[in-house]
Amino acid sequence: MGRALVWDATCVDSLAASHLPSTSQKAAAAAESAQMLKRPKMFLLRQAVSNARQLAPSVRAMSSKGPLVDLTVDNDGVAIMTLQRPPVNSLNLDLLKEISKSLDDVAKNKSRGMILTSSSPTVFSAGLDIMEMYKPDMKRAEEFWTTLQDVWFKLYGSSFATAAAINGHAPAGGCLLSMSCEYRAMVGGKFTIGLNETALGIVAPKWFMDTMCRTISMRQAELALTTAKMFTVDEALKCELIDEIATDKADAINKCKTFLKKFEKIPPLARAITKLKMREEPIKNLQTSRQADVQEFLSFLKNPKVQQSLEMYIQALKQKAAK
Ligand SMILES: CCCCC/C=C\C/C=C\CC/C=C/CC(=O)SCCNC(=O)CCNC(=O)[C@H](O)C(C)(C)COP(=O)(O)OP(=O)(O)OC[C@H]1O[C@@H](n2cnc3c(N)ncnc32)[C@H](O)[C@@H]1OP(=O)(O)O
Repeated sequence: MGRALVWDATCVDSLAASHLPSTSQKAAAAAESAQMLKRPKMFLLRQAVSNARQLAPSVRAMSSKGPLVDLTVDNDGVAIMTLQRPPVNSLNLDLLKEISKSLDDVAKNKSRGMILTSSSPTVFSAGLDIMEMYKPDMKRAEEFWTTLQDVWFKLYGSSFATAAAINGHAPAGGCLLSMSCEYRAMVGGKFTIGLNETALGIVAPKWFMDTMCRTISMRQAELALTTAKMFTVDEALKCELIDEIATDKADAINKCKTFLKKFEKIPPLARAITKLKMREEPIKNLQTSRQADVQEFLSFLKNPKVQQSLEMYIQALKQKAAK
């Protein structure tokens, strides 16, 4: 209906003087070099489109409210992802699947950035749901771990900007989620944050450790990981596990928004590529060892000593909750 089918075509004169040396070495070399020359133009075009999208009216319909994750976009075009699996947002397979899907939605909708938070007034996330690891069905455990890996790839390696408004405790997997974001504002008070796996008789996977080593100093990370250190909010600020202390959840979200605003004048593609290059190494490491990591997790679950540790930990949690 009068629409151009081809909008940008280049006919290369492969016998032109400038192309003769390469064409005589390799068939179609002229076309290849013309294509290379076109790339910067396409890059700039894509960037212009992306910039235009970023400035488009900010209230967009996004994925419907899921029961375990609430995803909304505010008037500034910032996506707010709220974990809402009471009582403690422990990360079971269903919650991980919803987080994974929501991260896809944020990526598709080209939001200005995303803030991760929790609907609980006292817990950001209690980390992995221990019941997924205690006497598990192995098929489900495999899906569980693969989905957790997916969530980390999508969050740690997101091209959109991310921040965590940590409005409560963030042990283990909860700490991992927040460290996978680019910025952390945590509500002050009696909350704690850290990778406490060794206290449960388990070992944080290498990619959890890598994420921590790229957030706080290697020295602090080694001490924290081996001693199962749960940082108070003040301690977390001191060693830069968090970036700011907030007075309440609204303040934490505002602080995250202020951080995201810093990118308003930065071309999104340059920002995204820089972030991904900075994070490339741990991402590549897990990509190459992904299957081995799943197998390690599964064999770890089959270890009777690990199951015994988990059982004791669950008992202790239940006793504490009953008091
Ligand atoms: C040896 C060989 C090694 C080879 C290594 C190879 C591979 C590595 C493989 C695996 C690594 C696995 C990594 C795991 C990372 C994790 O995330 S493990 C989870 C760690 N999480 C925790 O330790 C947090 C435990 N919870 C708490 O500390 C507190 O609940 C809280 C978060 C501080 C909140 O306290 P609050 O007082 O508000 O709540 P309650 O404690 O009363 O809890 C309410 C309710 O919720 C249950 N619950 C709490 N946490 C979890 C959880 N993580 N999973 C499941 N259920 C949880 C709690 O039991 C209560 O239940 P109820 O009694 O039924 O009400």
